[in-house]
Amino acid sequence: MKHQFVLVLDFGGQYNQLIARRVRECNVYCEVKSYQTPIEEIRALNPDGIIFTGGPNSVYLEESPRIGKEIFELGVPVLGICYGCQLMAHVLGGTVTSANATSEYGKTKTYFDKACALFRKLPDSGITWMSHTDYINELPEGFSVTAHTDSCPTAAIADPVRKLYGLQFHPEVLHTENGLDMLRSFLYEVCGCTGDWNMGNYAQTAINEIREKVGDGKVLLALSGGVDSSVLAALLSKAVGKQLTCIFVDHGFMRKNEGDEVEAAFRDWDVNFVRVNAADRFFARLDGVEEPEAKRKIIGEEFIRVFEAEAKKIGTVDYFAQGTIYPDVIESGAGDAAVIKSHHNVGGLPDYVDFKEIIEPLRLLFKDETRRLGMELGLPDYLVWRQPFPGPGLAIRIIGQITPEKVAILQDADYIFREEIALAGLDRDIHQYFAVLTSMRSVGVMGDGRTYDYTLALRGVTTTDFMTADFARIPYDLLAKVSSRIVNEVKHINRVVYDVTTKPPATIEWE
Ligand SMILES: Nc1ncnc2c1ncn2[C@@H]1O[C@H](COP(=O)(O)OP(=O)(O)OP(=O)(O)O)[C@@H](O)[C@H]1O
Ligand SMILES: O=c1[nH]c(=O)c2[nH+]cn([C@@H]3O[C@H](COP(=O)(O)O)[C@@H](O)[C@H]3O)c2[nH]1
Ligand SMILES: NC(=O)CC[C@H](N)C(=O)O
Ligand SMILES: [Mg+2]
Repeated sequence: MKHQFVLVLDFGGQYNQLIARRVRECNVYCEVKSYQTPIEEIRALNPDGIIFTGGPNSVYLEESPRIGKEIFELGVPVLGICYGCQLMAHVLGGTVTSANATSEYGKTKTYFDKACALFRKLPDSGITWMSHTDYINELPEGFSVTAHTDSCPTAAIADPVRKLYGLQFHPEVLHTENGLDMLRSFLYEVCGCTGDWNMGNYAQTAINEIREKVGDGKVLLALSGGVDSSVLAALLSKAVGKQLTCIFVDHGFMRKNEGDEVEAAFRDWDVNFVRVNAADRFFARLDGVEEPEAKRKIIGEEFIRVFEAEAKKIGTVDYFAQGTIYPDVIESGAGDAAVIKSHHNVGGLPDYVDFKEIIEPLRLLFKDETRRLGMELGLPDYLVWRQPFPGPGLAIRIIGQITPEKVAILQDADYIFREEIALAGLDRDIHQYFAVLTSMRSVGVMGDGRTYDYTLALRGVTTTDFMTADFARIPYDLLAKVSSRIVNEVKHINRVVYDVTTKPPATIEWE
């Protein structure tokens, strides 16, 4: 079945996938494509609506991303956001200028014209999220102003006859009160969408696409037992059945008992499952390596080499699948975004990979969307709601050099922390929690004697999308119990600290 479809054209903004995700939240199928997509291709896609994203540039500068006038002549409604709004005004004959007096960053009180389709259901004014210096100081013909703030006279514009709308603020971020309502009004009232898309459709569409691509070829899935790859295992097994082989790599940096637990969980599934014990080769390659990005790249490459070796045992395997989701992609520096860290499955992949194609059907989803898909596919709760565990495992939770001894220390300490969180019934409220071996040593006193041993850091965060996070307010008494148990039960740890930084400016993992 063909769904209604909204196209997001990407002008380099930070929140582009967030726009797509909000549209999908409104039950309208949506994809993001570059602003350079040729107009013939856009016409062929036959979208019900088009959204232009924000972007770091200024439309009046020669080198800024542009778009031809024809897009406004397709008869398809267009919503421009921030740079997208300015661009629409500029292309259609208005003027955009820069003025420090009108620059706005952050939460801004905004007054709405309730005659405008986007604001009809809203109060007269509300908070919106602004991030701009440029503003529209002359409107193109046919447009009128539909919102303003105390410093910006053109916070929203519209030409309802041509169904062209522009917002200077960002409706897609949660700081904009009623932002989702504005998007919904654009989709439902302006574009005429009816909300014919949901996770069930997504699963079915993905299954059909996978079948079509793979034919009777073989697929190898990198399966960690984590949420993303387990959801993908369910999806792929529905799509291609026994043409799928799941490979779980135990690289020696799993949590305590985890290798056996994953094996036990998947042995009972009706899929081909292989566990590879590869600790020796991972330890050998990481010997003496301290720098986090170097570690990540080595692990990313070693993973692939193990998968290639396993593929040879099966015969010709054309397709390699992994549970990459959107935050993995964006942090590894997708498009024009900065590299924060090379996730082993994206930026950490080696240049040469011995498979015809890598397939990543979850690449556009956020974590909570992946979980919804998992529920849709009937995955058991304990798999859908597992806390995420990074592919490189404890290797990026031991700062600097990794040794088998350090791994054992961290496994024991992390186990105690997780056990106590679960006993306190907090395992669903804290979205990710773990221990980090800092490799820093300090002086302590135990049994009247001096110790000089490792400091362990505990980290617990709350988040929905793992792109931003707050530190979890774990009760002091619980921290006291965990700390006391760890120092008493785990040799070589004499100090425990709790990490109280948010993301940003920190990240969730320490490396
Ligand atoms: N030990 C492993 N063995 C095989 N594949 C792995 C392993 N660790 C990670 N991968 C692959 O790398 C991908 C990305 O890892 P990531 O940790 O982000 O996802 P996940 O483990 O599936 O889910 P979660 O985020 O819940 O841990 C996985 O989806 C999987 O395809
Ligand atoms: O599979 C993965 N491979 C990686 O290389 C990787 N690095 C971070 N993470 C996980 O991503 C989320 C965000 O983590 P950061 O705030 O540390 O970037 C958190 O959930 C992290 O655990 C990874 N997952
Ligand atoms: N966030 C944006 O899209 C900013 C657009 C433009 N660079 C401005 O400062 O107004
Ligand atoms: Mg994982």
